[in-house]
Amino acid sequence: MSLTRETVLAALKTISDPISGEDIVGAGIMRALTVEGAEVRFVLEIDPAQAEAYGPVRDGAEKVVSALAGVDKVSALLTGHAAKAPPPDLKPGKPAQPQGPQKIPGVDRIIAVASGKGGVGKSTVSANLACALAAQGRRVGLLDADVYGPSQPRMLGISGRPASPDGKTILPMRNHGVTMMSMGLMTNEGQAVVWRGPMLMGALQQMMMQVQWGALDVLIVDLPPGTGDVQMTLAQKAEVDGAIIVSTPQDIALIDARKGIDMFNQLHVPILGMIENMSTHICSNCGHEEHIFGHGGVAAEAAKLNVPLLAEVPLHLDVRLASDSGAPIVVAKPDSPQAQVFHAIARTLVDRGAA
Ligand SMILES: Nc1ncnc2c1ncn2[C@@H]1O[C@H](COP(=O)(O)OP(=O)(O)OP(=O)(O)O)[C@@H](O)[C@H]1O
Repeated sequence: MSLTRETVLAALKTISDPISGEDIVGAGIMRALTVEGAEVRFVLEIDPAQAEAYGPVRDGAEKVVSALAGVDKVSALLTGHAAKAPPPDLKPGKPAQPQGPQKIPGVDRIIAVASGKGGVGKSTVSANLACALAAQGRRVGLLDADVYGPSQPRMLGISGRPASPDGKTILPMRNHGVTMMSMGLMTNEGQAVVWRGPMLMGALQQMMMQVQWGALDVLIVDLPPGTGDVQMTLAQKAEVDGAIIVSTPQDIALIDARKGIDMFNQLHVPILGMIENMSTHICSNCGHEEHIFGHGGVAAEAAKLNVPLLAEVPLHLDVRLASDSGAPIVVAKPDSPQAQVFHAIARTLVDRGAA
């Protein structure tokens, strides 16, 4: 059997990060993993002040990978963080400068996850995709921009208020290897967010630009359903590299998904692909498969619109139970077929250079 990236990552996950206590992949310090034939190379990016503590970590990581079948040569390097970008100058009263889309400091790519219709599983897909990318060694952020119904704190098992040590910038929260910020962390639980357009756009801009995201390979943005102010603001204020459209197979969801694709086309945001969620129902008792909402509707629509179909995610009780308990299925049952679908999407995006 030839050596795979997954085998190497699984071995590396047995090594702990002495600072965070997570494994070194989940802690987000693994960089630039390459597996070429029998040769494996990777970098551990660390705080230079902690270099001494990481010497044994590097040696341990090198050792577990060397012990894998099919490995001839391992090269593991320690590098220091790049210095953090200074916080943006956000003096109150400074008039807003009209500007085009900007890069979020430290963030390499932005992927928007959108749906035309509510409740089709956009947040579930965003959370699982973020965790799957983190498990594959990417530095991932998740911005819950679903300001009307933020659900990422629950899905990622994060609670409490984000700190703002200087009163200007906000420190994001982190779990399952994903750096996360959500309006749900700024409001009281159960409190409805009743905001009008301009306030809403201000809140989104603040979550993008004032949060200290750190260095990220990709920021996933979980958008509210539909084609409204938040979607427009995101595309106008930030350089969005691509959008993923989630839909269930029914016609009614597909009509709205089409509107979403049309909106991103108008905003010049490339469509990375569509995902059919709740595609096939798999009975958790007997494994019987049935198509509750029909099946294949999204594949047909994607073909018609000439966009890739990234995956068909089954409707399975475990997916909901995992999200409700704060550890998405990719984390709770990483080897389940449901989790594997999300891993496959993550791999496709990494292979395409999109994440
Ligand atoms: N593949 C799936 N299998 C089982 N349950 C699922 C699946 N996808 C989503 N769900 C469940 O369906 C519900 C709605 O999903 P989710 O909150 O992700 O949708 P959404 O599109 O983000 O909704 P909103 O309109 O609130 O933004 C949740 O309870 C979630 O756990």
